[in-house]
Amino acid sequence: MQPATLCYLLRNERVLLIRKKRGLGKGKFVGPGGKVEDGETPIEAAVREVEEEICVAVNDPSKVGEFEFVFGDEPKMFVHVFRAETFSGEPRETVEANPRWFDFENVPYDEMWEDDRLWMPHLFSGETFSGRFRFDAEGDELLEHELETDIDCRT
Ligand SMILES: Nc1nc2c([nH]c(=O)n2[C@H]2C[C@H](O)[C@@H](COP(=O)(O)OP(=O)(O)OP(=O)(O)O)O2)c(=O)[nH]1
Repeated sequence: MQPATLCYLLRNERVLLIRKKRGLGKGKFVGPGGKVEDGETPIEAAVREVEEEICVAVNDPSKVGEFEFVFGDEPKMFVHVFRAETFSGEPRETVEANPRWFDFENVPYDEMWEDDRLWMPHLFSGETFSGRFRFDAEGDELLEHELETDIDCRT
């Protein structure tokens, strides 16, 4: 399965999301992230993607979750999820992403992947989690899900 990352920047009860301008999930609000490249660890990939997508340098992201996404019968992505409270630089728009802060209570779930509303509250409350999400073949509709919290996230 393709390894990938998501990295959520959190500050003052707000989360930084990007409007994704290209790639899988184009047009949706997601966390900064992307595929893990050959020779990279997931944490290195998470830091690189935040820098590339919104020009922010993240210090010490901590891993908080893991997701398996299946589209139809095809395992699609294995995603390592990180959170970061310390980072430097103002988020900037790039060719890949348009960044925006949201209060935890005002996250635009209607413009996000369907699974996000199931697990983001656990991210906000500081829990760890692991999920398996099966979408239809096009990735439009969530058909099945399993979600566990309080998992061991040591890498
Ligand atoms: N929040 C959220 N993110 C998801 C879901 N499914 C899914 O693949 N993602 C994320 C994981 C990855 O960060 C990204 C998919 O990677 P991608 O192939 O689009 O990455 P990218 O456009 O940055 O491409 P690249 O630069 O790595 O080549 O989407 C989901 O259901 N919810």
